[in-house]
Amino acid sequence: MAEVTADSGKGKVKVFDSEEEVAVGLAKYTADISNKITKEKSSFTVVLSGGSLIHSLRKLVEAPYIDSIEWGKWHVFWVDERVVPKDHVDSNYKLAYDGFLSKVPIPPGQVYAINDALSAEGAADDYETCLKHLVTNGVLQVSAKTGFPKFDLMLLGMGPDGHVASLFPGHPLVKENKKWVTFIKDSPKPPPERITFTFPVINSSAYIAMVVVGAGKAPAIEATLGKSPNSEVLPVGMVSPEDEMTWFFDKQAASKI
Ligand SMILES: O=C(O)[C@H](O)[C@@H](O)[C@H](O)[C@H](O)COP(=O)(O)O
Repeated sequence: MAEVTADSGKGKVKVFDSEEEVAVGLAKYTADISNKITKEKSSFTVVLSGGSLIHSLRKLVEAPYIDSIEWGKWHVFWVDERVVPKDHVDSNYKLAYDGFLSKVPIPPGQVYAINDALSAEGAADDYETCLKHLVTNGVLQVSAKTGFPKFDLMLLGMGPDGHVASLFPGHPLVKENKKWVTFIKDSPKPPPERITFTFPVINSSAYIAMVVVGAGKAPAIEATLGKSPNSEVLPVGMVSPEDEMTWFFDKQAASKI
């Protein structure tokens, strides 16, 4: 497998020959972090995005990775979710359940889907309250530096416009710095109503993997990690976790850096 790892100043950059190899690299990385954290703690808090990331996680539910992981300690969250019923084709929960969660023995009570009976605003408040309870009962830690929750690992994707979670370029939500979870009713990517973690929460996490494949995403990666980065910082360029950032690219996504 051809994998090149470099340090970009904005984190480790791993470039693979193909998406297939990205998926293998991501499985190895995720299993390694899971094993490191579950040796140290009784809970491992993992945040998923929607989109193509879930497909890229497919190797984690295959041998040898699936058998090496202490799934009973996993607690699973979403960095963003569309405000639709959980069985709707647009639901990030459904996407993750069908492609990943249904294949591994994570206790159902440790999978934190949104309350799909509520409005966008209500679902965001409800999710923030859920996170606060998990801080109180010790499942979720708080960053000593920021006071925001500190998730162990976020597995994120990026849109071709450089958005992450449901934080879109030029949208005021990018600047939200008080709430843990907020909502958007005018998302440029359909469907329009979503809830999303805010940047202070994203950036308080320990580890972030940013998984980006395909030529359509090369311009946003060039603008963020290229030799002369754009003066307009895209949301993806604002991602900066407390411990370690790792970028996973196929050759196409990395073709302009
Ligand atoms: O709910 C969502 O829309 C996602 O969570 C979103 O933030 C996604 O991760 C990016 O848009 C990348 O999606 P793709 O990898 O499918 O382009």
